[in-house]
Amino acid sequence: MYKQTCTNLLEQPPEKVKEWLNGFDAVITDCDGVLWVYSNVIEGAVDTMNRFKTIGKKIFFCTNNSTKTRQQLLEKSHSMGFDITAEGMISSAHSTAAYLKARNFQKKVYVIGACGITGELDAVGIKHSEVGPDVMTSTLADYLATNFHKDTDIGAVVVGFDEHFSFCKMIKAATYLDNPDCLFIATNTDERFPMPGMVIPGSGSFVRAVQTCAEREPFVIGKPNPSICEWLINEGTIDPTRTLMIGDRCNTDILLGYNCGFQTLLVGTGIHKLNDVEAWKNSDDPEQKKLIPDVFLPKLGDLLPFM
Ligand SMILES: C[C@H](OP(=O)(O)O)C(=O)O
Ligand SMILES: [Mg+2]
Repeated sequence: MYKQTCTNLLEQPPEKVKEWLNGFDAVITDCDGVLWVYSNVIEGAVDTMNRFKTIGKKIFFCTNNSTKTRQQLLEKSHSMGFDITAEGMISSAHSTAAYLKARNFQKKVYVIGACGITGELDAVGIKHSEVGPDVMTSTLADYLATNFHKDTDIGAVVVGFDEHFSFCKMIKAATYLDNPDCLFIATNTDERFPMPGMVIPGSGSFVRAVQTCAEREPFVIGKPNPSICEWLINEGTIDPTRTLMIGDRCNTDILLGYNCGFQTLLVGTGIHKLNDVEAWKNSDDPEQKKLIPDVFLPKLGDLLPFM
């Protein structure tokens, strides 16, 4: 049976919240929209995550953000005061490089993305195209004649967040993907970034654009694909039934929790809100029921008084 309820923890008596806090031994938290929004840490997030660690819970950060390497994400986290180790940091760029390494990928990657992806590919010795602007400066015919020399060593196209996304990059990606042997990998498909007051397109906007003209589906590395953190279960590091997944986006974070059998907490500091949950509760679509979190809080720091 699919979930039909979502409990707002702030409406529960303190003893119920404390009982809930004792119901898990590991916490996997999303980053953008839960811990921070861009470079702005969210109030109470540092103290809450560090308190989880102090009271003996295993903590992991799991971000779909592919713009940074795992080391850069660690530096960002430490600069904000989070007590997180390299082993606890899971990212879509690092997981993408690990996926290709595990397949013994020997060719070159055409990258639509940022230095997070190319940095992680460098770390495992996988060749790649350079990132940055690639724009049409004259006619299409001129561009194709002077700027697109098909690289026969390309064996994969990886698409992540790319602030320099362009028509030219779509041409190159789709042309490489016209070869069915060329891998099509997406770091993640988040539709937009959590940014109050404006819409910042996320990786998903670029992946769907390439997918459309390539007429192919990508393999998605990031949440909600369970493989980004299933290794924690397979290694016996976490018990899924006693693991809490915290997120701000239900079609990635909460759905990952559903896919892995985790408990789930939605916080209201990012993409999805309680009114979205109400709509899914009223829907007849079983797929939307998977997006309903177990519990909700306006922000992660609301847990502090109970810890
Ligand atoms: C927003 C998302 O990051 P996350 O919320 O997974 O940390 C992304 O960078 O597309
Ligand atoms: Mg998020």
